[in-house]
Amino acid sequence: MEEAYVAIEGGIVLTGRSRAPGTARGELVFTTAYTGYEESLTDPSYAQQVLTFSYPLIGNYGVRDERFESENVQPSAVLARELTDDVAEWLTEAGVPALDRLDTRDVVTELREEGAMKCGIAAGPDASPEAAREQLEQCKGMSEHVDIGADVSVTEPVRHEGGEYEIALIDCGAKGSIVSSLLDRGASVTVLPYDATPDDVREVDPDLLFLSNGPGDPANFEAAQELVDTFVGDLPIAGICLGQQVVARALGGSTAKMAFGHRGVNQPVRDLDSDRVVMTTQNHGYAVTEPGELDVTQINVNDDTPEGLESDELGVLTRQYHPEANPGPHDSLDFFDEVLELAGTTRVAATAD
Ligand SMILES: NC(=O)CC[C@H](N)C(=O)O
Repeated sequence: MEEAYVAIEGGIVLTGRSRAPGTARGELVFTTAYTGYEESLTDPSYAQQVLTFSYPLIGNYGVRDERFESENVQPSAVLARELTDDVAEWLTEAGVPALDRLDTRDVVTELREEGAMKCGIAAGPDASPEAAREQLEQCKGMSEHVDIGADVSVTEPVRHEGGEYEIALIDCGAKGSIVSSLLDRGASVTVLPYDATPDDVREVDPDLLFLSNGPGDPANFEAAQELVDTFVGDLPIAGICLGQQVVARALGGSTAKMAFGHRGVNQPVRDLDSDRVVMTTQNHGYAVTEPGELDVTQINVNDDTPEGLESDELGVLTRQYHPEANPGPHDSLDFFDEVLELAGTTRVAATAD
């Protein structure tokens, strides 16, 4: 058996079995999702992170590219109790190191007690604990990846022809399901780079500006914040996850890093108006701490963090969780109906002029 090593801040080095060779580093995180590994592993929000699956068996229904949320495997490395050969082969081909036969309960307990940590990985024939430690030494903190958007965003506009409503989607690392959820409901979507300028948005002449999910610290997405600042009040604005964080920051709010984040497919969220609780998919390590000009309309049942922000007056609607699911429950898909309704208000206003 080829050994593999995970060096964690604080001096711990864990030993496992190499399932895909190589060295890597990143922020060590865990997801409690018990299904949807194909979607999680291709979610660009995981860039620069080492993803630990707390569910013990990963890969038991194969690897199908129609489930992928982007073209690449996005975490810098993968840890699990047991990975099937299918998944190990996929990660080997993708050049993403992977380890199994780890007690992932120890990893999760350590993260829950100590908070987010950096780690270094070495797997395969040349692996050694020293090589893992060297990776750890070179590992940057999440917020130090100041241009992380460049690693995950389109570089040119990409148009998806659909129905009558025009949506400009700022790609900070967008999951494919966000685009398809909008197209399915009768929108045309133009995906713009994470650093798009106000003129790039004007060229699309959208009915709504949509800020996507994405990796890293929302404070590093300054161009996207400027778009919100420029268009708020003139165009309706929607956002998911990093999108919510960017919108809140642009409108006088603030964000902060959480202890170890929310990652899973059964995070309970309460809607404050209806008092209804839904199960949601989540994947975030930062949270909105002050909503600025927006109202908090939904909160996390476990820790009261803001899950939905809205302003009728400004035409803003955001979610911290992932209504598009993939993986996870479909309980919140109606968010996209509300987004389309909001886009429709631009048309009504234009007709009335
Ligand atoms: N899924 C996301 O958009 C994640 C947002 C942000 N990178 C965070 O960790 O909080």
